[in-house]
Amino acid sequence: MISNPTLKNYLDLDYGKVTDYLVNKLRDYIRDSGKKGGVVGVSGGIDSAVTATLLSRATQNFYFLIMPSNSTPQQDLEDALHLTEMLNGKDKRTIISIDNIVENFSNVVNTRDKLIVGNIKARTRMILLYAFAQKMDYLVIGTGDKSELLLGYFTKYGDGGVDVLPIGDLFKTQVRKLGEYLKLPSRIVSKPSSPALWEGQTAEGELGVSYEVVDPILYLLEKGKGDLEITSELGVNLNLVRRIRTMVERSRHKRLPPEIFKLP
Ligand SMILES: Nc1ncnc2c1ncn2[C@@H]1O[C@H](COP(=O)(O)OP(=O)(O)OC[C@H]2O[C@@H]([n+]3cccc(C(=O)O)c3)[C@H](O)[C@@H]2O)[C@@H](O)[C@H]1O
Ligand SMILES: Nc1ncnc2c1ncn2[C@@H]1O[C@H](COP(=O)(O)OP(=O)(O)OP(=O)(O)O)[C@@H](O)[C@H]1O
Ligand SMILES: [Mg+2]
Repeated sequence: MISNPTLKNYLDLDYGKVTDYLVNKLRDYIRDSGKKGGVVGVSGGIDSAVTATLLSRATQNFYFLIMPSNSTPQQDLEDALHLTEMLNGKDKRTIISIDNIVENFSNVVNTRDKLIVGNIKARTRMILLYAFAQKMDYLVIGTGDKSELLLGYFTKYGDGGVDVLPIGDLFKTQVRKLGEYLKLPSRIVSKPSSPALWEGQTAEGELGVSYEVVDPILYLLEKGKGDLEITSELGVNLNLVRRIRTMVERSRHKRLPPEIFKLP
């Protein structure tokens, strides 16, 4: 938890204003792109629930893909179905089991490695989103939040392969608050984040730290503060701050287009 009261302010956004801003910005972005609407993958998790809600407010031309795999909890599938119905998207959604496609890829690669297969799942979803988007003349609307983007906690060209990131400047803890403000089902708002790329995976388990702790560290790192300063301001372990800084630095390549080797 954030012990320093001066830091609490960064979380205390006016979520009404944030909603209006993001909805208008998304509407403008789609219009300026010359595309007709947007498609988003809905997992049953908070990021896609918030993004889908914003999209449905920005335009009537929205489409949802629900793409369960063998590691998708049944509850997530039910939550995704419920959410898309809540957003009047019953006729604007397709449910695709990705297991056959993933199985084919994995067989060709001859691997059962859970990380490799997990990343194949994320990239399979990206391919399907782009195919549907192109068929409909829509954009692919990304769901990445600021915490995941800074930590590199996403699959490069998988869930990271999108056209625009409407909630990409909101930390995970803020996305949850926005979800609460938007009155999303409490089961989605309170659900622990998980990529669900393999059974039992949770984001905080894999990262080894909670978003309640990581977000303020990321916030101060972005403000240019040093490791010792962050440690004393937040009362957290120095090694943790160093580890988070390293994660941010090492994942820089995921946030940038591939480097082009300019000829001298
Ligand atoms: N310096 C560098 N310059 C350019 N490219 C570099 C590079 N270092 C690695 N790479 C490339 O990046 C690849 C590694 O990145 P990547 O393929 O993404 O794989 P990686 O980062 O190893 O795995 C993805 C991570 O994101 C998590 N994830 C995935 C999907 C969704 C979510 C979620 O929150 O829902 C989370 C997943 O659980 C896992 O921990 C390397 O194999 C290499 O090709
Ligand atoms: N079963 C699925 N069906 C459709 N899209 C999915 C599915 N699983 C993942 N995705 C897409 O990949 C994105 C990244 O997954 P991620 O787990 O980070 O987001 P989330 O589930 O929306 O929220 P959280 O990070 O809190 O779990 C999702 O937001 C969604 O767009
Ligand atoms: Mg998830």
